[in-house]
Amino acid sequence: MVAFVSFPPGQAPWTVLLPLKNLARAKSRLLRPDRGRLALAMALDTVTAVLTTASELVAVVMVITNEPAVQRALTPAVRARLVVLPDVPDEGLNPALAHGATVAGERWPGRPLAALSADLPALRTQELARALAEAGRHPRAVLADAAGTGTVLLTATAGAALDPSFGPRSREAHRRSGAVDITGPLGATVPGLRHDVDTVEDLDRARLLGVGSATAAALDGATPD
Ligand SMILES: Nc1nc2c(ncn2[C@@H]2O[C@H](COP(=O)(O)OP(=O)(O)OP(=O)(O)O)[C@@H](O)[C@H]2O)c(=O)[nH]1
Ligand SMILES: C=C(OP(=O)(O)O)C(=O)O
Repeated sequence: MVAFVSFPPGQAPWTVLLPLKNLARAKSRLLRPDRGRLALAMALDTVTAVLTTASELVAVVMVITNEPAVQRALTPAVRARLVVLPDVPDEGLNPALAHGATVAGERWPGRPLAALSADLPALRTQELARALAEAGRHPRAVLADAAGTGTVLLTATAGAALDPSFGPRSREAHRRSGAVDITGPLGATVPGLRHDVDTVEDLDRARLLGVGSATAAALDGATPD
């Protein structure tokens, strides 16, 4: 079920695309035995932060995944407020996002699109709001991860194609394909948004920033390393 909200004319609330890999394959660089459980917990915290973002900014949240545990992990209240789209291509992150962008464009034409990593356990609602406000000023925009080479947020407005090129050095790839780099103006003000978690070191840094309740619970329940 999708929650439809009406917005004043002239406002352009976002469709947020959140890709999530199958948990058995997810977070291969996170060298912990519980990495699948953590990947799901981090995705739940990312979803919670996105759903808490003011409804004048985010209209639709679409999780693109083939992972069956996602449906089970979402409470009915949360499930009612987002769309889970099967990752039909099942060919990797960029095809999953391109598929999500196509479906979102058909279902909700004219809405700006934001592709966000689902491994942002320290994401704060206000950070996403700030980033979307800045991104909305450009046809396409990219926000770099904390390392400075990757991408945590890629956006497309005004009918522009999302054209995702995630992967190694994706910040540069997105800039080369015309996305405006909004990392400069925002940079230091959105640390949780920029801290995607791939490794145990990333996880430690996210914990210092403060992770959401699902990730905190998963870590609390974990056997010490
Ligand atoms: N739907 C979907 N999402 C993906 C796919 N590959 C990666 N993602 C998601 O894209 C986001 C960024 O992915 P990566 O940082 O590369 O994470 P990962 O693939 O889980 O981790 P590694 O195995 O370490 O590369 C995360 O939210 C992933 O769950 C895919 O093939 N399909
Ligand atoms: C997929 C990306 O990141 P990661 O380093 O998290 O795999 C990316 O930054 O494009």
